[in-house]
Amino acid sequence: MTFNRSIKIAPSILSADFANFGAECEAIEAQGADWVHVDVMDGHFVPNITFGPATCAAIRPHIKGVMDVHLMIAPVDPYIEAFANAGADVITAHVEAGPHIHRTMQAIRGAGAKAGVALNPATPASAVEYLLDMVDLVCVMTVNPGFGGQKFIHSQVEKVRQLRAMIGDRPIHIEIDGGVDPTTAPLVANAGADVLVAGSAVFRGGSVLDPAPYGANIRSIREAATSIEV
Ligand SMILES: O=C(CO)[C@@H](O)[C@H](O)COP(=O)(O)O
Ligand SMILES: [Fe+2]
Repeated sequence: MTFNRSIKIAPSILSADFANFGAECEAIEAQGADWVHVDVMDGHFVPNITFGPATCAAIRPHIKGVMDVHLMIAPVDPYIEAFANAGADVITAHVEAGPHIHRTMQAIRGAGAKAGVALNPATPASAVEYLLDMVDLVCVMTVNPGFGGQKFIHSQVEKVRQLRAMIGDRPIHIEIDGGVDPTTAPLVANAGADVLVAGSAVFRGGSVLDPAPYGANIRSIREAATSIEV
């Protein structure tokens, strides 16, 4: 995985057909997805449960590009190696998930994956100030984590702007997660984000049997993010 600051669309399979993950991953990549975003939830750090490393390993052969694993679990450190072994390219852990996020980032890179750090909406940008020499991605949650289909929290746009200024020229992606659609994508792209996660706004209207709407949805988010000055 090389660093490239152009806009990347990362559909979240939280909005896919859970009985058909392999085919769904293939369909979204064929329809123009840049990364595949995989939401892991434990029913403890967030009030919802999804799946673990075994499911990630099972879908890995169905993803040609980047598998972007978002861990909404606490504790996180005991599971990093398992997700790296499952084939995650990027592993993102939450600042709020434990007291030793610096060690967590070291462990992710040590396991051979790119290190991502996520911030809940109430967590300030300054929480990652002393991590910038050891992360590859900062994920700004624009909803409270746990569920797809929630409303974008507009106060987070300013946080994205602050992070972009803090990051400067470092090769660090700013990822936006939650409520991304063609109306919110330009706000965060103009503030400095380059990876846009979208679940409901990508999967809406399509299926593995009729995947064309996935492509149209991805294109409208990308076009909105790249062509509109706000
Ligand atoms: O991590 C999460 C939710 O906790 C996300 O990745 C969601 O899956 C995004 O879904 P939409 O808001 O785009 O529907
Ligand atoms: Fe996510």
